[in-house]
Amino acid sequence: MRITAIPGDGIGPEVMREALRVLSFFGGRELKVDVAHAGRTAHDASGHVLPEITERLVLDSDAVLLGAIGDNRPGDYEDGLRPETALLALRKSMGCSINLRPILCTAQPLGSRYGYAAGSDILIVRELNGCAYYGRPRGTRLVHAPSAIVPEGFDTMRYSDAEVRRVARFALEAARHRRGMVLSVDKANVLSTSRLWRDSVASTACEYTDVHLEHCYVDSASVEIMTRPHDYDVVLTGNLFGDILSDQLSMLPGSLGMLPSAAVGHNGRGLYEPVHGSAPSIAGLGVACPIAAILSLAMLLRHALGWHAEAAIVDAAVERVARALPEQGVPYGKASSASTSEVGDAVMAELRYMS
Ligand SMILES: NC(=O)C1=CN([C@@H]2O[C@H](COP(=O)(O)OP(=O)(O)OC[C@H]3O[C@@H](n4cnc5c(N)ncnc54)[C@H](O)[C@@H]3O)[C@@H](O)[C@H]2O)C=CC1
Ligand SMILES: CC(C)CC(=O)C(=O)O
Ligand SMILES: [Mg+2]
Repeated sequence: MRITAIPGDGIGPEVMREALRVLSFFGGRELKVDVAHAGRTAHDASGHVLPEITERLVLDSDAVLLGAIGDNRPGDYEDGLRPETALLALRKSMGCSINLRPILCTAQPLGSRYGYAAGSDILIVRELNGCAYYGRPRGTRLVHAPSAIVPEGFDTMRYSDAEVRRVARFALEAARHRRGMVLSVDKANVLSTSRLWRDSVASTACEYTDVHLEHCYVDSASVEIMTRPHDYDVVLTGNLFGDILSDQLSMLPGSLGMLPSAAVGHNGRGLYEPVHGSAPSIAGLGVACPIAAILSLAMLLRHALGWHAEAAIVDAAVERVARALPEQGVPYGKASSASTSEVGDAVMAELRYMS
């Protein structure tokens, strides 16, 4: 089995270090880990946000573990391609069209404001290879306004029936193994893409009479799920809405720094990464929460390697650590006032204790 680890930018390498420590706990097995670069870090070293060597390693591996990619400093990027385009390209080239973002609230969510969410368990199933993030044409251009020539930006939001059916089927299957409910989130009152989305989801669901399907507009869903998280099971949505909703719902367990994700492709290969980004303002301070990265590793162990027992141990170790974290004065994104390596040390100690 081969894993490619891409630490990336900002806090990416900091949280990756802790995830790889956890992986090394299960060392001594047939596992080869290559480290590769992408994003701003890769651009500064090689002139490309996605060097060819990284692409080759990724396509040769069974799974990819990624820290975060992105940078807010101005950069002289080739063809104007920002670091984030490396991540979009990786997701596309790996065929990772389905993004699983579990929002699992333990009995004691961090942050007392959202204590009511305790015990809720939502799985966001987000389409990942389409929508406005990939649609063409896109760009900026000069247009004639009444009294001047002015710049405008434009993107294309696009979904095909087949793309929607593929992710809908995945969500409906997932619901069968959970509590049997799917909420499909769109903006069908305004967008043509969403009207097609709703029709395609509804017609796919005809084959799943045992699953209860509801539809909701994204603006309303963002409030409904936050206020009644226990009423929801699988949340099915497109690329753009899923991106926004998952950051918002990270407040239910208490921190963006705790949310893992898995992007799965048709050939079983997957990209495992925290939901959060490179958090430039805290990069280098050693305060980033590594829990999302460690839980993403657990998803990799389970889904890519089939190491179910090991994944369960990592999940349990993290849960025990999260319960014990001090939560006073914790800012948005962070899980506690503990440092990155202190959280990593605590997870390693739990792993040793439980094994
Ligand atoms: N998958 C990826 O690689 C993603 C990359 N990005 C990129 O990351 C860069 C920063 O984007 P932002 O919008 O600021 O989102 P962000 O997720 O990096 O940060 C949002 C807020 O959460 C905090 N935060 C995030 N992760 C944290 C952690 N593990 N521990 C403690 N605090 C944490 C940050 O300090 C910030 O206050 C951008 O270049 C963006 O494009 C954004 C989201 C996903
Ligand atoms: C950085 C973007 C490419 C995507 C993003 O924010 C996400 O997938 O959560
Ligand atoms: Mg995002």
